[in-house]
Amino acid sequence: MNITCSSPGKVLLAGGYIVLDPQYSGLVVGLDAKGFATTTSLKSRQGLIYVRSPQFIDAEWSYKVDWSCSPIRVLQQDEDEKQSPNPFVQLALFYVLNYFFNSGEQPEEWQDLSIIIQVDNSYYHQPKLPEGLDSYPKFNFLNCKLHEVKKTGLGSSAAMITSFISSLFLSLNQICVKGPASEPQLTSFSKTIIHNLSQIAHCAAQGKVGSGFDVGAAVWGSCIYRRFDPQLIQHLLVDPTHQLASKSFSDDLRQVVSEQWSPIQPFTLPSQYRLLMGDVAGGSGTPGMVKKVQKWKTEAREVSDKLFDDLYGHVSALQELFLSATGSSVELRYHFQCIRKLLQYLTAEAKVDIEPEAQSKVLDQLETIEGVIGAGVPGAGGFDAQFCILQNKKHVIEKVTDLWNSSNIVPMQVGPTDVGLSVVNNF
Ligand SMILES: Nc1ncnc2c1ncn2[C@@H]1O[C@H](COP(=O)(O)OP(=O)(O)OP(=O)(O)O)[C@@H](O)[C@H]1O
Ligand SMILES: C[C@@](O)(CCOP(=O)(O)O)CC(=O)O
Repeated sequence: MNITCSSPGKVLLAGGYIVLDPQYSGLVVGLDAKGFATTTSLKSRQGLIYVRSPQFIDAEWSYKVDWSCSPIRVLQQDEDEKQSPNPFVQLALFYVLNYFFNSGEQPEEWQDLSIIIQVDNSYYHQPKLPEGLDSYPKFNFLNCKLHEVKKTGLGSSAAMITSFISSLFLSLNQICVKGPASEPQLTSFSKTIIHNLSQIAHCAAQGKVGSGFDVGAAVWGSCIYRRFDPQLIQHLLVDPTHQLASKSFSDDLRQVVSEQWSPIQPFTLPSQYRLLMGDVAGGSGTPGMVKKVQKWKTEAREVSDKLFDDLYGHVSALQELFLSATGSSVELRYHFQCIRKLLQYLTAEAKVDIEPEAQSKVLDQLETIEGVIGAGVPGAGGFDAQFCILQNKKHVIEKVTDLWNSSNIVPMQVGPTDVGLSVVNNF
């Protein structure tokens, strides 16, 4: 058996920071830069799982399943001590195995597994193109270790963990469900379970519960995303280095992940518009920025509540216009501009570089280009990227990319996709 799944990347066009509060939602666009995972069953039955990321040096991990513990344990095998731990992979295995199996003995249907992770080139800053090549090979080998790669902020861990969990989930489904092997398929129910397992594994691996919009995009693609209640999963977040002892863990896990946690509304970016992403390559520290904004929010409750409500007024107006696909470019422009002004105000009040001056300078010029609908810093903002929504016309696209090139901003080879988590046939 051999099953490949793919997940899109993400850009939070509007709703950064407020989307951390479930009373607000964010406007998320799924991107056609994808993460892929392929699970293959092996003939051996030693309770072993081998994971590889061939784009990187030393990116191989082996695990041994300890069925006797409750919850079941996934132990990294590390004879030559060359493998640095990968909590995102290890916890993905932990949660999916504890969803499918109860502790005790190795299931008679168990087959050892090999899982390969591959991620599109757009997620990583690529080295200089070798002479004679006009494009990189797919899943270009980066000749560095995983932790050394420079990322472009498209949500690689969310796309990786979601495609990984989905490929593993569908494979175990096939192994466990007796009878003739059926074509793996993602039903609405299985997507919900995979989404929830991916959110829990991602939060446990990150050691924090963000809004989860990146995993939301990895499953649903472009959507109006509303955060789930973090209290739902707190008791299920485990530390991979500490063995939890709980007889009811698997039952608790199955019960929590079998529910729809929050309303998610998929949408399609109207075809008359184009989304362009510019790589500023400055990087930004999202967790630190979030902490500073949340500190300001507690210290300036009245001002911040009004600011967040005003922001959400424009974000939800944009959501309605995109959902109904009826919005005029004048209305869209107005709301995008208001969101920028409010983010500039938040930048000044919270003293966090959400829209730094260097970014504002270019964004202001973008907004003067005939045909540009909206521009801004996505997600937490900072120095790593810009987005631009524009009319899907060649001369407008050229004007935007010319301005970015002249401002040392690299137009990214990435665009919106409506397709979320998928099974990839003939990969
Ligand atoms: N291709 C991969 N193969 C295996 N593990 C990966 C891969 N990409 C990410 N991970 C795991 O996820 C962890 C966090 O990854 P990363 O820092 O790229 O997340 P991120 O915040 O989603 O990045 P970005 O949004 O900038 O793409 C890594 O340290 C690694 O453990
Ligand atoms: C600031 C925040 O709202 C968005 C972060 O987006 P990004 O990681 O900068 O793409 C944090 C979150 O939603 O988890």
